[in-house]
Formats: sequence, structure tokens, C-alpha cells
Amino acid sequence: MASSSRVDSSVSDLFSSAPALQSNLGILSPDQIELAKILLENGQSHLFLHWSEPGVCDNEKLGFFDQIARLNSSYPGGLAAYIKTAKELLADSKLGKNPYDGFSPSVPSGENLTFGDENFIEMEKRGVVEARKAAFVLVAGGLGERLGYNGIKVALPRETTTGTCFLQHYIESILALQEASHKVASDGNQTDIPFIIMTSDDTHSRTQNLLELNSYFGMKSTQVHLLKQEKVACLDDNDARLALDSNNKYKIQTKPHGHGDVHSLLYSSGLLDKWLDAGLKWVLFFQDTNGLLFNAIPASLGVSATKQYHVNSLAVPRKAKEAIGGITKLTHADGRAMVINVEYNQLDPLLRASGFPDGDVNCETGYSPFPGNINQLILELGSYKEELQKTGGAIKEFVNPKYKDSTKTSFKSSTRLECMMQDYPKTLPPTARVGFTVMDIWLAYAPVKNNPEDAAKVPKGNPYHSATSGEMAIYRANSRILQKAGVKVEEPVKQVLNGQEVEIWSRITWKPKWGLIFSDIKTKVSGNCDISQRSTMAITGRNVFIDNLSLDGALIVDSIDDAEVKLGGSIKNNGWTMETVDYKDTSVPEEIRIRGFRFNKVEQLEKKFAQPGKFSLED
Ligand SMILES: O=c1ccn([C@@H]2O[C@H](COP(=O)(O)OP(=O)(O)O[C@H]3OC[C@@H](O)[C@H](O)[C@H]3O)[C@@H](O)[C@H]2O)c(=O)[nH]1
Ligand SMILES: [Mg+2]
Repeated sequence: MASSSRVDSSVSDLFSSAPALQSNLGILSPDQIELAKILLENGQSHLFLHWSEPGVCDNEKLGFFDQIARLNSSYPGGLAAYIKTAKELLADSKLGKNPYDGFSPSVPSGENLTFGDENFIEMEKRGVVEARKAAFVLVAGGLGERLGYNGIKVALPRETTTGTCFLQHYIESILALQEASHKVASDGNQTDIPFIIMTSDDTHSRTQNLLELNSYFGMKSTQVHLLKQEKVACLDDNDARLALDSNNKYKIQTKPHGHGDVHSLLYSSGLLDKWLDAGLKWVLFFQDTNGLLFNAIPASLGVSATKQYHVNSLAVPRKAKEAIGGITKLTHADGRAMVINVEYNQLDPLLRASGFPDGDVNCETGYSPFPGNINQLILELGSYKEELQKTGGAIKEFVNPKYKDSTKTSFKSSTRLECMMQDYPKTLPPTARVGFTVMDIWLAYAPVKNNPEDAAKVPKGNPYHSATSGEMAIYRANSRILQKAGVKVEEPVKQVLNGQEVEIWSRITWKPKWGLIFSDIKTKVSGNCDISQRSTMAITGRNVFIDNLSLDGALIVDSIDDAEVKLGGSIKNNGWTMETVDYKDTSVPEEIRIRGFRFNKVEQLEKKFAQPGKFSLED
């Protein structure tokens, strides 16, 4: 008796701190009252200051608790944990505490892959074998604020020769891997590779529509899962008081929590257990707009398998101050060490604070000594699941408030906690096998992140990360791959598009099923072949063989799988010319004008082979 009345009195003490809430308790359900207690116990009584008497705005009040329930259930440990962590991180930030305090940075060593050499080819083959035990996870909840594109980024064309969008290319690449992997499977295991897309309220319905309108680009709809991340509550001050929406006092203001949410979402989805039961071994994470990524996947998956890495991050040489994180070895004074991404905004201050007075600068190679993180992670499923069981998928967070002045007592605008998927290894035990794999930039990394205006301001020699450079990188990579396979592809010309000087190579594209790995591509190329710089070549069929072809113009070839087509002889036509377009010209569709050019399809040889059999271009 005595103890229960003590509880009651402490509860009523709690509610007496928020009289406007207390008078409304009658309209709330027991669950909502529990949530109210959590808020009051965690210093959030200000949320109720303006609440009206019962009978006025009751629907809004219930809506408020609906939102609180969502915020509470979508965060590991609930709102109490969120507020507690926020207070700690805000206190550290106010003190100017260095998150890497006690750690000294050094350059780690990893695997280096060179496109086309014996090791690379071996790794690719091994990767194809492993692929049927993989699941792919695309994080695509971001708004793409730096690009400023109106639609979702995965709907942007990867290149405009065929107009194939990023999402279609990703799906076709996964399907090509699946098929190739089943072909070499010795265990008869023919499961479909799962494809997960993390969305947010900003991208969810548009991603869903894009998939549905295009019949999932050839994937089974059951193979694709969308997991929507929720935003997190904004914070108004150093006491982690939650921010109310300025237009609706019954609503908490929210902002994105970052791509790190993918781990807790995967954990709570139950998918990891399903995958383990199905015999899967690898989870591959990737980002929304890297049109070159799948050039790097087979070989790096081969590295993961060969080295038995629990974590393998893909990296490319990094230019100092480039907006990609640096893979860094951090050694603590107490002996602990880890290899981890240091985000691009933190690398310079970390270096300056730890004996590198020049900060983030290039070394004698012309690159930063720290490899650049492209945020493609390959995790070994068993150890991943084990780790998430301990953490619930929670990832080390950070806070980045913009203070009004040096007293650091108030913020210019509300802030929130954030987390990044590449911080996953931070909680791993020292026994974990954490590695990284460095590849050529031209082969593996060409994200579309910057709008034309900002891209044009990128320091000379650093990558633009724009729609222009992203598309040009596809042509460069394909041209170089064919060069390596023995085709004489003419050298590029330089041109300024949307204020950015880029190399323009022959516009060569193919479908993933035509050439997934280099050894496949080599079997598709023979004889003396040359392709001029002004040429366009688009191959959408599978069994298409380039054999003694001399191309100077545009050649577009489509074929069914049962048609074997030989591309040979001398093809010359007026081809497709490139016209410059200014990004400010709003008469041109946004997805085109952000590139700074469009094709004028003057003349082409276009062939379609829809019957089984053997054919050549004369047929
Ligand atoms: O809340 C979010 C934020 C972002 N994302 C997704 O995460 C991906 C990366 O987002 P951003 O493009 O904003 O990431 P950034 O460019 O700031 O940095 C990221 O990529 C480059 C790497 O070197 C960095 O280490 C990595 O953090 C995108 O696919 C985006 O859609 C989410 O899914 N949810
Ligand atoms: Mg970002």
C-alpha cells in the first residue's frame, strides 16, 4: 500500500509540473499517459505550456501523441534514450570536445586492386561466385540538397545516351550478377538476391511509383523491400528541449537522422534472420548516385570473401578537401586502434590537432594520403547480425549545432542528432576483421551530388561530383575498359560544360548483362576494332560481339538473348552531336540542363534483332 501511494504521489508531482497537460489527462489513453510521463521525466514540460483546456484542439493533442509514439518507437531505446544522448553530445559540443580525443590518426594499409590485372580478374570471378549469397541495400532517403534536383535522385538518368536511370541500372546490375552467379553455382542454390531500398518521407512514394510504373525494372516485386526511415526530433537548446513546429504547436519539428538509420531498420525488419536462414553471407550497402559502382562490386566482393573481412569499405584515391571521407587508422593512447571513415568536415581539424599542421593536404602523389571513402560497405552477415543483436542497430551519433555566438548557449536554428552508416565498425570488438579496398577512381566512383553552380567552383583538379562529370565518367570508364580489351578507342577531347572542364570520350554504353566482369567483356571483343571520339555506341543486347569493327558515327544495337549478333565492318555516319545547354535555361528539362549538354541525334545505324539465330550488321 505504502509503496503504491508513493508512486502515485511522485506521478502526480510529475504532472503538476505541466498543469495544462494534467487537465487534459482525461482525453488521453493509458499508453499516451505513459508517453507523457517519459516526456516530463526527461525535461520536456515546455511542450505543454500552450495546451488549451480539454474540449479545445483535442484532435491536435491526440495527433501530437501519435507523433510522439512514432518518434519513441522508431528510435532504439526510445525518446528517453534520444534525449539523454542529445544532452551528452550537446554538452561535449559546447565544451568543444574533440570526438577523436586521445586518438592519433595515421594512414592505414588496405587492399589495392588494379583494373584488368590477373588478381583483379580472379577477384571478379570469386565475387560472382559469392554474389548469390549477397543482399543489396541502397540508402536513398536523402533529399540531395546539394544537387537541388526536384525529383528523386535515383530517377535521374545515369547517362543520356540511353536515358537509363540509376535505379534501373542498379536493378539490372543485380539481376546480371544473380544470373551469372547461378550459372557458376555448384550447390544448386538459385535464390533471388534481395534488394532493399531505404527511403524517407521525402523519397518513399516517388521511389515506390518509379518501381511500380516500370514493373520493378525486371526484378520480382517480392525481391524488393522498401524500408522507410523516420525523421528525428529537433532540439532547441543545450538542455535538449524538443523543438515545436513554428506553424503547429501540437507538432514536434523533425529532421533526417542520416543514413546510419539503415542498420536499425534492417535489424527491426527481421530480414537478417531470413537471410541467414536462406544461407546468405554478405550485405552490400550503397548510395543513390554512383553510376560506376557496379564496376567495383564483383572484385571487392571477391576481396571480402578471400580475406574473410567482416567489414570491407570501398575507397578511391582522395584529393585533399574533396567532399568524401578519409579512411583513417585511429590509435588510442591506451592501445586501441580502429580503421574508420573520418568524415570530410572533420579530417582537417583532426589532422591539425594531432601533429599534421597543414591539415588535409595532398602528398607527393598529388592525392591525400588517406584513401577516400565511397561509402560502399560489404558486411559479413553472420557477424553483422551478432553485432546488431548487441546494439539494436544503434550507431554512434553526432550533433552539429550552429551556435548564435561564442557563448554557445543558443542555436541559430534547431539541431538534431545524426548518424552515418559507415560508423558501424565503431562498436566492433578488436577481433573484428575490418579492411578496405582501394580502386581506380575512373572505374569505381562518379557520384552526382553538386549543382552546376557549386560544381563550377570546385578547386581545379578536384572532382566535380556533378551531373556533367557523372555522365562523362560513364563514357570514360567504358572507353577505357574497351581499350584494355583491345579496342582502339580514340582519346577524349576537353570541353567546358556548365562551367566545368571535362573529358569527352566516345559515348559507349552497354547493359550489365552484356559485360558484367572484365573476362566477359574480353570474350565479346576480337579482331582489330576502332571507335572514333565523336562516336556513340549503345549495346542493349546480351550476345553481341564486337569483331573487326571500325566505328565513326552512331551505332545502336538491341537484340534478344537468343540472337547472336556480330558487330563488324566499317560504319560511318553523321552520328549524334553534342549541343551545349546552359543550366539556367529553364526551357530545357531539369535532368538535361544540369548536365550542360544534350544530344542531337543526327544520324545513326540502329539495329534490332528480335528473332533467334546468328546475325551481322548487314542482316
Ligand atoms: O538521412 C539520410 C541521409 C542520406 N541518405 C542517403 O545517404 C547517401 C549519402 O548521402 P549524401 O550524398 O548526403 O552523403 P555525403 O556526400 O554527405 O557523404 C557520404 O558520401 C561520401 C562519403 O565519402 C561520405 O563518407 C558519406 O557520408 C545518399 O544515397 C542519400 O540518399 C539517407 O538515406 N538518409
Ligand atoms: Mg549529406
